[in-house]
Amino acid sequence: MTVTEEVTPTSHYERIGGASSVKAAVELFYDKVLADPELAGYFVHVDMVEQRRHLALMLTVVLGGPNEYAGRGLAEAHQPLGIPAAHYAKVGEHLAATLTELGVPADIIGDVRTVLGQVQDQVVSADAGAGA
Ligand code: HEM
Repeated sequence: MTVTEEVTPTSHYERIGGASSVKAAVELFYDKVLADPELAGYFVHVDMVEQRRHLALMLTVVLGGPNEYAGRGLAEAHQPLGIPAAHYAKVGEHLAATLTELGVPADIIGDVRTVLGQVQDQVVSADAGAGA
């Protein structure tokens, strides 16, 4: 083992099994988000491939995996959608429930919640009101 390997913490993304585990989580997360009548509407005009891509990118980013996404920034992509804080929180709960169901360790889920808190201001619309 090299010094680098000793001091470089394994990312959550690697700990849960990398891309194949993220793919499995995406399937479950996708079902939950689209089955939620308050959230499904955001994705009506987004095609299936793009929806899954969105969820995979979102999961990878919050799990500290490689950020291979080279598109628009989070704020640019989400501010026009007018997402209120309440809807953001619901997506976060679906994500936490997905990871719990898949047996992801609690410390990882705790860190996912922390990241969700950190990027909230970029995704939630400043003018979406208190969020109903
Ligand atoms: C941490 C939270 C989130 C992350 C990291 C994230 C990430 C992303 C990324 C990378 C894209 C692609 C942007 C592009 O292709 O230009 C995207 C698009 C999108 N996101 Fe999110 N997202 C998050 C939360 C949400 C929430 C809470 C909703 C809805 C309630 C949402 C709905 C959408 C929709 C509808 C699009 C497509 C927008 C379009 O094509 O114009 N996202 N998101």
